[in-house]
Amino acid sequence: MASISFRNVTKRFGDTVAVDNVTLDIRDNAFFCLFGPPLSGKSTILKLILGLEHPDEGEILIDGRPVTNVSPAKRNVAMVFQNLALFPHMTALKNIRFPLVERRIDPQTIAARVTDVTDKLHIGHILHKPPAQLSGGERQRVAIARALVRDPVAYLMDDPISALDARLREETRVELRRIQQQMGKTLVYVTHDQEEAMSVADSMAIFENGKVRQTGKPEDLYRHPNSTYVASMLGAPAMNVVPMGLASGLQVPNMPTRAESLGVRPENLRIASGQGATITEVEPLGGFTTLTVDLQGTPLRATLRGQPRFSAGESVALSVDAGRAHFFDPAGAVLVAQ
Ligand SMILES: Nc1ncnc2c1ncn2[C@@H]1O[C@H](COP(=O)(O)OP(=O)(O)OP(=O)(O)O)[C@@H](O)[C@H]1O
Repeated sequence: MASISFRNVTKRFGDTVAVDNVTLDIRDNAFFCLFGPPLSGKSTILKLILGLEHPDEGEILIDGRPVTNVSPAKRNVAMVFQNLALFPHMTALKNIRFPLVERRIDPQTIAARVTDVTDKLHIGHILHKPPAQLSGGERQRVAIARALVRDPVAYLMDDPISALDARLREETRVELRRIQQQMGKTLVYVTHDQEEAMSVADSMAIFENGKVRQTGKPEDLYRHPNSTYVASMLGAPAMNVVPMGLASGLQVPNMPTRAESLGVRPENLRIASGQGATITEVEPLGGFTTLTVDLQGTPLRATLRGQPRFSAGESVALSVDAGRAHFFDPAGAVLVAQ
């Protein structure tokens, strides 16, 4: 069990500031997602926790104790790397047993732990195969099993299921969530997939260029983004952000005078018969429908439940659900959410 904290941590590689003055608190037993675009510093954060990299400035604490001078082995954190790093000449079973054999754990304990973990991951039937004979999803599970079989203070996973197809990713993330809860361990999980982060995380940090832009529970970040950047990172389709010059077409009361732009989630954009905007596209997606609406040359997205009877070319009036407009200043920082 472990909480993990970063205190003003900076890590540079030459001229690149990979991690820029990051302060983070990951509580014990959390499923914590690091989320952001490529090269925003997420993997470097994991390597700093693991002890493979060292901060240039600041301090990292595990369970409240600084780990600057603690070797990776003594930190006792288990990692699943993006490239899985399975040993090709060993069977799945030997790969999974490896961290325990290396630590000279007694064979009975090894057998019990391997059975426990392989049952949880439903891979008991493939243990005799080497990695080359496994599917991508199976290899992924073997790599995850090899991390879970240890008894570390925390697990770190670097985009562990990005190589899987959409359905398998969805299944695996649900399982990971379940297993993390069963194990009762802190899991720090890197992803660049907002849906994955939103669905599994207790708490998350959103990164941009090595900086943490906002941390919190996914639903809080979704409802109360502190900036257009965070707003745009969560939700699909993304939040509509329109310049205030167009806001009068959305019938929003009490607009702050300092606002530069107004943000509306697609599910909070109301569409009714009337004038002011034109529907340009209708995408029926089964349970809901996505509409694209042209507001004076600016395309806005709206999601509606079911299959509403709107068609392309139709004139409509737009409005925003009461209390669901966001206002941003010229720098993109939130002013107030209504
Ligand atoms: N060992 C290294 N040497 C030099 N530069 C590095 C090294 N590791 C990371 N970087 C740089 O630090 C920055 C952050 O990289 P990092 O891998 O942490 O980002 P990331 O958000 O995990 O990206 P991805 O989602 O693509 O894995 C990048 O600009 C990267 O090129």
